Amino acid sequence: MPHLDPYFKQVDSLQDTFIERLREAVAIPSISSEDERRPDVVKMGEWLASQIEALGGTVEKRALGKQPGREHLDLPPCLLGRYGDDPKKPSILVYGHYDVQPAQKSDGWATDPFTLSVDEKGRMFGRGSTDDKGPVLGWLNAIEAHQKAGVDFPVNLIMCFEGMEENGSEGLDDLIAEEAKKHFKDAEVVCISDNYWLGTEKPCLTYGVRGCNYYAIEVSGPGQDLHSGVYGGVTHEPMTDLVRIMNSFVDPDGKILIEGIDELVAPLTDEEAKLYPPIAFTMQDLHESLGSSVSIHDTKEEALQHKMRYPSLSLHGIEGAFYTPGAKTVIPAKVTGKFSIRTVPNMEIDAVTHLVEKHVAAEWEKLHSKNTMKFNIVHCGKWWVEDPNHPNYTAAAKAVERVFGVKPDMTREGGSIPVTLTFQEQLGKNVLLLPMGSSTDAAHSINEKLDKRNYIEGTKLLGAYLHYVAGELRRS
Ligand SMILES: NCC(=O)N[C@@H](Cc1c[nH]cn1)C(=O)O
Ligand SMILES: [Zn+2]
Ligand SMILES: [Zn+2]
Repeated sequence: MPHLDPYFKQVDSLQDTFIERLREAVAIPSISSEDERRPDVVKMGEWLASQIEALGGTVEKRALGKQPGREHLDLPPCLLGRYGDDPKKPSILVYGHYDVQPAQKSDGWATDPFTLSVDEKGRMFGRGSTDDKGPVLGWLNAIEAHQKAGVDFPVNLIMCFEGMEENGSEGLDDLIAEEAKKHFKDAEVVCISDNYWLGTEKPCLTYGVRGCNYYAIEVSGPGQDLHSGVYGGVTHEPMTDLVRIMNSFVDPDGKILIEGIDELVAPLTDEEAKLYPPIAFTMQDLHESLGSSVSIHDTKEEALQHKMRYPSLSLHGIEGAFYTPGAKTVIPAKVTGKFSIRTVPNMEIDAVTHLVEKHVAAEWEKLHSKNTMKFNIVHCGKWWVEDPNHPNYTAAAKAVERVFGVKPDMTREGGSIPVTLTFQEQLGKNVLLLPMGSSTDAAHSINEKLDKRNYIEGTKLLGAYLHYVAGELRRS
C-alpha cells in the first residue's frame, strides 16, 4: 500500500493556496462559444501553461488553426504538457478543459460568476469551478503537494488541456491523431476528471458517456422584423413555423418522436438491468440536484437508465426570438432553433442525423410555408463505453477507498466528453473518468459551484490514483 499520509497532510495544509489558484482561474472568463471572449480563452491557456511551468513541467501551446465556419477566429491553443521524464516510471495521460460555458450575473446568479465566492458551507461558487477548472487544477495541486511533502511523484504525467471542449472540441481530434505516436506515445492509460458523482456523498468511477448530436434549424422569410399589428395574419411567420417543428421532436415525458430512433438503441439485457439497483442513488438525490421534484420517472432504476443508457432530446433555445422583458409586438424575421440528441450504444452519428433530417423535412412539408428553412449540423460527438475490468479502474477504486473509505459506484455519464472515444481509438489505451465534483454542482447552470471538500479530497484522490495506477501497471 503506498505511503500517502505525508502527501495527504500536505494537501490539507495547502488548501488555501489551492483555493487561491482556483480563484485566479475562475476570474478569467474563458467562454469558448462567445467570439468576444476568445482572447480570455487564450489568456486562460497562457495562465494555465505558466502554472504548469512554475511547477517544473514543460508545455507546448499547440495552435489549432482557424475555427471551422468562423474563419475570423483562431482556435485557442491546446496545451500539451509533461511533468517528469523518468523511463522507470509509467506515463499517465490526463485530459481536461480550461474553457467554460457562458455565464452572466443577469442569468440569475446570486454572485458574480467570475469571482469565486466561498460561503459558510464551503461551497465555492463560480463558472468553471467544477467544469472543469477545479479538476484540472487538481492535477497541478497534486504535483505541488508531492513536491512540498517531499514525496516522489509516482508517474510521468502527460497533460492535454484544451480550450474548446464546451464548443465542440474543434481541432482536437486531428491533433490527437497527429500526436498519438509523439506526445502521447508513452501513455499507458488515460484519466479524465470532467464529470460528477451521482449524489453528494459517494464517489464513482465512470466507464461510459453519451454522445451529443447538436443541430440548428433556421427559418427566415420577411426581409426584416415586422410590426405584428400591420403584418400579423398576412405573412407566414418564421417563429410559428419553427415552433411547430421544434414541438414535433419529443413529448412531455421525454419520449423522442423521431421515427426510427428507438430502433437504433441497444436493448436492455437482464444482465445489464442488474447493474442499476446496487448504485447508491435515491430519488431524493435526483430532486436535490434538479432543485425540485420535476423528475419524469418514479424509480431510481428508471431515472438512472434514462440518464446513462437511453437517448434524450433537448430543446436549447431560439436565436433571433424576442426574449427580453416587456411586450414588444414583433414578428421576428429570422429565427434559429437549437436542439441536441444525447446518443447511446448503438446509435451512429450519421444514422441519427439522417433520421432527424428526414423528420424535419417531413414536418416542414406539412406546414406549406413560403418561408425558407435550413437544417444545420452544429457538431456531433459519439458515445463511449470502456472496459471497467482494467487495472486503470482497479487502481482508481483503491484510491477512492483510501481517500473516502468507500467502494465507488460504477456509472455511465449522461453528459458528453467526445475526446474519451478519440483517445480510446487513437491511442488504443484504457480511458477512465474519475470525477471530483458532485451532483449538486450545477455545471452549465447558474450558481455553478465546487464544494471545498470535493476540491481538497479530490486533489488527494487524483494524487492517490497516480500512486495506485503506477502499482497496478507495474504488476500487470
Ligand atoms: N463536462 C463535460 C461537458 O459538459 N460536456 C459538454 C460537451 C458538449 C457537447 N456539446 C456541447 N458541449 C456536454 O454538454 O455534455
Ligand atoms: Zn467539462
Ligand atoms: Zn461542460
